[in-house]
Amino acid sequence: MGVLRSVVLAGGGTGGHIYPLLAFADCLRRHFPEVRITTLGSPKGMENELIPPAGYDLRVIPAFQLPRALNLDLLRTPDRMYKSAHAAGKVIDEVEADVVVGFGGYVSVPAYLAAWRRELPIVVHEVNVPPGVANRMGMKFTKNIAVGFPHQPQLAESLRDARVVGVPLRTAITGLDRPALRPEALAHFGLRPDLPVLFVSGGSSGARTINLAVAGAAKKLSHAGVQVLHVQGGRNDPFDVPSDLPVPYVVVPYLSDMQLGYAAADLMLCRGGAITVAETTALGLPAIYVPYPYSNQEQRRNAGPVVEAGGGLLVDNAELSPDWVERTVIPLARDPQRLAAMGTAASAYGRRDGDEALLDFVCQAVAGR
Ligand SMILES: CC(=O)N[C@H]1[C@@H](OP(=O)(O)OP(=O)(O)OC[C@H]2O[C@@H](n3ccc(=O)[nH]c3=O)[C@H](O)[C@@H]2O)O[C@H](CO)[C@@H](O)[C@@H]1O
Repeated sequence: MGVLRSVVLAGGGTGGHIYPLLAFADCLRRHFPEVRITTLGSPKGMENELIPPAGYDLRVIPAFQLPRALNLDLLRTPDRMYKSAHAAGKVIDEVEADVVVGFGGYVSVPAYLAAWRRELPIVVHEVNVPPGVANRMGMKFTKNIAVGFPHQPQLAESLRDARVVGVPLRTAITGLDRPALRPEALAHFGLRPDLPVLFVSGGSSGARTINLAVAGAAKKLSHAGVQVLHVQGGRNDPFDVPSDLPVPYVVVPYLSDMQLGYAAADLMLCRGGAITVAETTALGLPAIYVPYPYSNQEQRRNAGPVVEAGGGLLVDNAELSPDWVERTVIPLARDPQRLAAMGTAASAYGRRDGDEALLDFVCQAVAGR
């Protein structure tokens, strides 16, 4: 592994782009304690809440929104894009970057453009199929494409030559021993050790359909002895849960210590965001996936292979209702043997070394420049 002196990481918008960036930054720091790490973000994305507290230098550059479809008009409507690329370039020059690694989100595009103009190595890390529009643009400037899951190169022409590296996950998650942390996690949330826990999360922004369906089944869950730990999601409206339930139903707005939720859980109900899928499988946590229906089917593709491998269930967003929760989730949550079998299958699909594998790939890209 060669030496890296200065690395620019670009990615923003939602947690799905930012957490892998942070996990990769931590890995870089472990291997190269002296490396200068600079991140590029946009003014309004979650990076502003997540990156500075993690101790990394965040440079905010002017935002511009890409159209969902990628076409050359982009290059002909340049004002805002050039302004952003110019700002990205100034940062790249100032920190004398060796390489730009992008994780997707609009803010990656100016970083890719500026790096390309300077003939700097670019690495694109993509976790979705089809790849997001920002990374599709990045792929026009580099052959160094890394993906999160083994099935992805077969599903998209642009990913055909991509290296499968997995998803960089935070060490709080890769280092998690769920049974060991479980007592502390249960106590933290005020949950009982003698009853199963359903952990509900709609991804980094939350999911209204999930919130309403599970909260609507609160009474049935509770009377069946299933406890609930429910993350409302940072950008979601509050919902009502009856206050006189016989077993705990705990609602939290957002979990910055997500590992505590995973440690408390026996079963998860979640969207199929790529990082969430990478985490549940790395941890061997059985999950019911409810893919977000409005984004290119990417979440269905993320969760599908795990479910085929036996690591969980998949339900359409339109089918998820309090009734469905009662009929399907309650019996599963009360069946430890089935949960254990699903957990083993999930675990066989998951991996915990995505950060190291991506670092290896980045070092090769820099060495081969
Ligand atoms: C609606 C949409 O377009 N979603 C996309 C978005 O999802 P989203 O931003 O929700 O990302 P993921 O589900 O992939 O990851 C969520 C991340 O947030 C963390 N977390 C979540 C809740 C919480 O309270 N605390 C916490 O730390 C999770 O542990 C995980 O690390 O980006 C993903 C990765 O590009 C895509 O696959 C998803 O399709």
